[in-house]
Amino acid sequence: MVERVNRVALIGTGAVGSSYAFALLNQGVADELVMIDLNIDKSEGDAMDLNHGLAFAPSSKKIWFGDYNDCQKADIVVITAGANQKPGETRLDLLEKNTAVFQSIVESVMSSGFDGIFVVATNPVDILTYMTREFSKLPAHRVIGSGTILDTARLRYQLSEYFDVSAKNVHGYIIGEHGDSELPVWSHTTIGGQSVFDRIQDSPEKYNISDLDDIFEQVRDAAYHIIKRKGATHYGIAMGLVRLTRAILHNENAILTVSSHLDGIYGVEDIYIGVPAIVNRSGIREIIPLHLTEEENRKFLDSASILKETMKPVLKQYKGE
Ligand SMILES: NC(=O)C1=CN([C@@H]2O[C@H](COP(=O)(O)OP(=O)(O)OC[C@H]3O[C@@H](n4cnc5c(N)ncnc54)[C@H](O)[C@@H]3O)[C@@H](O)[C@H]2O)C=CC1
Ligand SMILES: CC(=O)C(=O)O
Repeated sequence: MVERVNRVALIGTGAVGSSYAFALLNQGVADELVMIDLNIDKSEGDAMDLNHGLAFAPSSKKIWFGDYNDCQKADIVVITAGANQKPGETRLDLLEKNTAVFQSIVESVMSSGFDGIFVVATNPVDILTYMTREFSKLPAHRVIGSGTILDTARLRYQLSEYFDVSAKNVHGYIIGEHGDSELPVWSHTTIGGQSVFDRIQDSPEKYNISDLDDIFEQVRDAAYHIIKRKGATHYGIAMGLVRLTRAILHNENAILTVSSHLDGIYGVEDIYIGVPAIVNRSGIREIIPLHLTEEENRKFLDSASILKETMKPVLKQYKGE
């Protein structure tokens, strides 16, 4: 039997892309990684550097600097190319310039004959995931945005610190826009199976319900705090993208809060937004329809309408709508 070779094509080898490549290699998730970027020297240098770590990697891999022709045989194309936020900028401020970058990237990938799954991380990720589907014309379940995977991981970390338990035993989701209008789903948040509200109520001497607001604020504003200090965030998202890559390549049926195409579910039409979804080798197998409280539902709909409103100018420009 011929063994299947898993190939990932990475477009954009800046802070996020190169951290992703490093994490992918260290975790031994893909067999082949081709790196593509406008900045040839940086990308070529990264490929050389990473190859020198192959002897220490869990299994032997092939890594090279390539071009769009290499996307033809890729199982996944991960896009982390484009501008990032400067201090004070929101993710939505990046829309116009990054949509133009995406048109040329996605069209070049499709011209190679690519027939796999797109994973998008560039901001504003929900709208650029939508535009990737527009430019590629691939079925919606094969175009996935990193959505709120990072925000969900930040929530689990913050709660693990607060309750002094492993982040692995904290379950909860951030849903909505990957950005300022996202929201926590407290009604479905559990610590070792116990609802977060019960946990607080059981130990009033240690915990206070109002602390949840501060915890969420830390999560929502994390990118601003990090960008102010070091100019970019990249390790957390890189590890989140590797988690998503593994879910796809290893056909895991893993539940992750990815940016998924909603068409009626959650009461919204034709939008990409972060919700829990089952991810496997075919892409997004199924979206989980969480039963939200009235307040959570209102916040989710607000977040969806902010995305819809923000994307109107690009839809007009690129789709003539
Ligand atoms: N979804 C998420 O949770 C996160 C998303 N991001 C986003 O990821 C994106 C990348 O951020 P960084 O890596 O920090 O930026 P960066 O500036 O370090 O890297 C961007 C790379 O894209 C390349 N590039 C630009 N146009 C290109 C084109 N047409 N074709 C090929 N390559 C091109 C540049 O040469 C550069 O190497 C930003 O939009 C940022 O906001 C960052 C962190 C988290
Ligand atoms: C930059 C960004 O999107 C984040 O760190 O959440």
